[in-house]
Amino acid sequence: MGCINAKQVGNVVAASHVSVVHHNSSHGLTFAAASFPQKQQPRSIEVARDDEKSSENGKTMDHHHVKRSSESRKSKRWSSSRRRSGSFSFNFGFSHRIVEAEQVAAGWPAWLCSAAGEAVHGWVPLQADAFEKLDKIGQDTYSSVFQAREVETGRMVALKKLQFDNSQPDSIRFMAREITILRRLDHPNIMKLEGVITSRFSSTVYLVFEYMEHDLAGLSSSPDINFSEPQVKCYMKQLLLGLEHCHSRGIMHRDIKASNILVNNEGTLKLGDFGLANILTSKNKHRLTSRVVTLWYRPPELLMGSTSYEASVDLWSVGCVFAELLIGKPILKGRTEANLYFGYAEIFRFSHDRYRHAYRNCLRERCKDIPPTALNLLEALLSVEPHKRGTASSSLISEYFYTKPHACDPSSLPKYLPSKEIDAKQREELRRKKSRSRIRDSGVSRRTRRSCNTSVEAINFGKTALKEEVRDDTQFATKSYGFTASSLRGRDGTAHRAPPPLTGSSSFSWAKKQKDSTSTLCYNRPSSLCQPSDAGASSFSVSNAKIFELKKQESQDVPGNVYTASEQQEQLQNRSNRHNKFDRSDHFYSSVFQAHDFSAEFHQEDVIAINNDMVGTDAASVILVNISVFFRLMNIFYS
Ligand SMILES: Nc1ncnc2c1ncn2[C@@H]1O[C@H](COP(=O)(O)OP(=O)(O)OP(=O)(O)O)[C@@H](O)[C@H]1O
Repeated sequence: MGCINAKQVGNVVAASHVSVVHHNSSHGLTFAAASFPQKQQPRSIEVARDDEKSSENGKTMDHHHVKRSSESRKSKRWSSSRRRSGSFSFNFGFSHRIVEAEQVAAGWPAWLCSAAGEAVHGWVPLQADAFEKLDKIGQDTYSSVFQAREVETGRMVALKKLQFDNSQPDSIRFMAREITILRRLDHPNIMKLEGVITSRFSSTVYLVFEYMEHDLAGLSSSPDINFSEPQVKCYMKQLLLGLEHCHSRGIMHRDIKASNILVNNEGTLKLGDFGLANILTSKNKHRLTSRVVTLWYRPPELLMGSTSYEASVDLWSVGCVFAELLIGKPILKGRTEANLYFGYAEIFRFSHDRYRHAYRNCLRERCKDIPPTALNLLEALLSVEPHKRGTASSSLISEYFYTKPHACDPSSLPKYLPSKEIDAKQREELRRKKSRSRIRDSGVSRRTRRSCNTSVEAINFGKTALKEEVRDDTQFATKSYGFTASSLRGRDGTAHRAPPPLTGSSSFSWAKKQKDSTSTLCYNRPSSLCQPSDAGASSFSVSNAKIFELKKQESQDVPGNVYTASEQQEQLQNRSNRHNKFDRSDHFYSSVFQAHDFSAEFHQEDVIAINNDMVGTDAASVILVNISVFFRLMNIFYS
């Protein structure tokens, strides 16, 4: 832990040459940053400017910063006194190099200070040996989450290990964006970032959070848990309050899903995982990436490739979570975009005339058991037109929250056994194993499985070819909706690499390396190896007819991270060249999907389901239906 005896430099109007002496006791290092030439305009990135706004608004960003030792308390005083004075050395054009030197003296690694020093400004790093790592409690697209015990206090925490390439400044800045955004937020229903673990010699960064026993994916998919109406209201209220806070700070979450909504044993709900979040500014308003939000929770406008959207994307995702809580399973499940079109088509029955907005919402007909006030809110949140979704604030004053039975008090919620998405995945994996062995016994051939995967690849027509997509996104210029020949072409299978190991050596002896997540799926092989489907009709990876079953089924799919096959392939391909394509304003997605192991996403029982569902259905007509739905959605958005 760094102890800094530093001059109160923050509120000093810089002279042209400044001498600052730092002493870092824990590392026995005395650092003198003397006579650095003063730069009047420090390098700044967008997030830094946003932080300034926050600071100007009098918001203290890190008053919950963990108190670890006397050293850290000193440092805290140091940092908070700087903020009290309303200063941010970046604001005053203080020498960036001096600030960088201060941060290195405080114990931050130089690569972090030079690329994204703004993110950790005023903080000192926590030390890895202050925590004892316990179990892995989350493993996802670009990070691992561990339960850990704080050695000094015995308190449980969650450590989120961020994956990035510390030789690439842009990659570091993306990673740092999550920290910056988390520091801007301060609300009981938002996961509070308590500190960051790293050291001057480390290439690894861990975020420290309060430990939460459950996430909503784990709870809602648990076969033993059925939420009552007051419970659902209680969770929804807390979720909307947290979201209202985010949006009031100009932050779009862009990955709201049940597994990112954490709940502790006191019944407090906190919105977590701001890895895809972004700050909406006038600059980036029309240049956002559409490849955010996990597929099941993704609003139609993003599916259509919109690069100009607003916080209403989060409202759609909240609607999906709401439905999940009400009906006990995700409302829009699909492993491909094509699947989702079907899901939308189920909700919004498109009429066959050519008038604008010629669709109607069929939720009401399909959710007869849901109370009318809940249905009204659900219908609003799941509006195809973003402006009809309202806001988090307007949802909070909807009739739903004012009709009986009212939301229960969080403290009165039942105490559940720890339940997380990872537990749900394990349950599901067990179920699948059993099911697979049943299938083996019944003699289903491997060939069927392969043919399914091939078809998924071919049917993923919703986006243009990889290169086009990356170029378009990098330039933020055009929207592309690809029914082009190239988009239908098979993948060549080249450049599929597993995520590289983290560069440099970690100072955390207990930190495990990421597992190689090279996909085992067909589309990671040369396309010539992908045999055409015998079944012909097996065009989808999952039963379309079952997407929208509203009653809880025994065989639930695991909620959580579902990205389309094309996206996952894209992310794997992007790995090698993403840094060239990087655009710091919004292209975090390019580093997001790589570590995701999606090999488990195709299973033989799905194939069986497909074969059953598709009996008597011509594959070509299925494609036509999808194309039709796609164009109807386009008509709504762009007419
Ligand atoms: N503070 C916490 N306490 C307990 N568990 C947590 C905490 N934060 C995260 N988790 C668990 O780890 C899982 C993954 O966390 P998180 O979403 O932050 O990582 P991620 O890699 O960005 O995931 P994803 O890609 O799915 O969004 C969560 O679903 C949750 O179960």
